Amino acid sequence: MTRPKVLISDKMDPNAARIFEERGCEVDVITGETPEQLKARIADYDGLAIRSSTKVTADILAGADNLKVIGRAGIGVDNVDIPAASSKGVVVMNTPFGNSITTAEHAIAMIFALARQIPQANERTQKGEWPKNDFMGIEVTGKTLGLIGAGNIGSIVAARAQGLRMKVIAYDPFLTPERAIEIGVEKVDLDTLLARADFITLHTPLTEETRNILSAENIAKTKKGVRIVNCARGGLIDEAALAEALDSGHVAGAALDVFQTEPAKESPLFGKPNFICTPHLGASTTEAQVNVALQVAEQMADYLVSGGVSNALNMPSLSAEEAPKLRPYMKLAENLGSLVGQLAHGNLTRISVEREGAAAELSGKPITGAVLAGLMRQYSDTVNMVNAPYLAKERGLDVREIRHDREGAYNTLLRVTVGTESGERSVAGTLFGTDAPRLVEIFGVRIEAELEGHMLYIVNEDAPGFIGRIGSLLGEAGINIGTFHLGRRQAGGEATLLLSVDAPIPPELVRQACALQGVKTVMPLEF
Ligand SMILES: NC(=O)c1ccc[n+]([C@@H]2O[C@H](COP(=O)([O-])OP(=O)(O)OC[C@H]3O[C@@H](n4cnc5c(N)ncnc54)[C@H](O)[C@@H]3O)[C@@H](O)[C@H]2O)c1
Ligand SMILES: O=C(O)[C@H](O)COP(=O)(O)O
Repeated sequence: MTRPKVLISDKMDPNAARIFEERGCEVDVITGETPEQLKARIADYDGLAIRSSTKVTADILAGADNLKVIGRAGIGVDNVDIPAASSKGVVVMNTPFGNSITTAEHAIAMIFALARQIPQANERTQKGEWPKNDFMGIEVTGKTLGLIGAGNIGSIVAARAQGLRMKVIAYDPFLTPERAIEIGVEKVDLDTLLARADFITLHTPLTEETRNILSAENIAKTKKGVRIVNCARGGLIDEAALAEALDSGHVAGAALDVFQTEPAKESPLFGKPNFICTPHLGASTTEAQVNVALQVAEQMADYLVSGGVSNALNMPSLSAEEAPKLRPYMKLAENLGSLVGQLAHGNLTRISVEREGAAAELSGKPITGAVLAGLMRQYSDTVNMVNAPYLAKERGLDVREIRHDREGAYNTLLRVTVGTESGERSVAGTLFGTDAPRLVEIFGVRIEAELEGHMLYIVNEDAPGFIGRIGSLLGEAGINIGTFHLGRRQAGGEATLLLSVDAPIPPELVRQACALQGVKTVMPLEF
């Protein structure tokens, strides 16, 4: 078996490369390349491990023909074009907790640095000035800290600030009242936070809602003498407006770890006496870097080697224990999707995937993803279970997942039903033993077959002599029949025939089969 190849394209703790190798991956560490160099190289790799420096754009992904997973050793994935990765079928995963404590500590360090002007005092002291009378600080005890965003990092900042005897208030529309009580913060609206906070610290991702959340207008609503910290994302603060507010003295101090444009080589904030900054160092501690490197390598290797999915942003999680149980179902699901896609005439408007028996105990999303991948493989060579749900959505397909508790005739069953212009059509399949996928029903007719290779589906009038005629036709064309499956609803009605054959059926032979007496449908199938 060829070993999956992984590229580490940002500076990362060496534990990442070690774990990849131990888990059976080949690994190259090539950092500091231009986008053009990465684009030229990326086609060779199954996995790409990054931090925030590598920008994974749609242009780079266009050439990433073997790429299966992008792993972010850290939290923010705004440097990855996730929609482009999804439509390419690439899983994007991050390590959502590995650097949270470290980043929260950086925010607290910034609060103290602002309160006591440590960087400025340090610089002038080392110049030999001994400026003892120029740096009157403030205590943080008893001050109000306003958190904008009270997720993982925000809540750790809250806990540390409470230890410093600060009063913590939080604006976060997704913070439940119960969680606010649990982390000991007062949930407030944004205007209240702006009006009351002595220190404001930002801990949200950059989204359309949070971009410029500290705009000129909102900065004007803050308490005079407020101090502002941003260790989350550049773009949350209007930097020009902040510079003006620092000049006017409305904002007493600001500390930024992140900038609208990074690397920040120039900024309206640079050089202001009440402004301090660090070059995106929030996650830069030995501990955090070991954590995220180990975690990203474990997660990516899990996916590449055993199909386990954790912390993915564009597909549901799947444990490494569940992945082997799901594998035979994925094959069955993909085959059923492919069968129904090949057989259904007209535009599909909806599809449902039902799970019954043992299948009902498994995660539905990967199974549905595999059905959709099988269904859409006719339209796209690059479709897989990751991008299939996105492609289905783009096509306006209504997708439903149904889980039945009932006991059926089979220990385990998947049923796929599509809605077409001519009504609903359904196919079903099971597993023989624990891992052999079998079709058991096709459009209401019971028929047992393995879906594999070249096949021929025929519906004909159930009358004597037909099997001989189709056998002769294939024999005369030199096409050997592998397996032969028959089903019917009732004697003398319609019969369904499913043959596996050793060679593709040419269009001419399909025409000849259609012309045979009693034939209603002939469809060559490929699996
Ligand atoms: N400086 C660094 O090196 C560094 C390191 C780690 C993380 N980060 C960044 O810190 C940020 C926070 O990380 P996290 O792990 O706490 O994320 P998280 O997802 O756990 O928390 C984000 C919080 O923001 C809240 N939120 C979302 N939209 C909001 C809005 N419009 N207004 C107010 N709150 C809103 C969410 O409800 C959530 O509680 C991320 O952007 C991450 O990339 C930076
Ligand atoms: O989102 C994150 O995890 C931080 O921004 C850390 O980024 P870095 O890995 O480039 O230090």
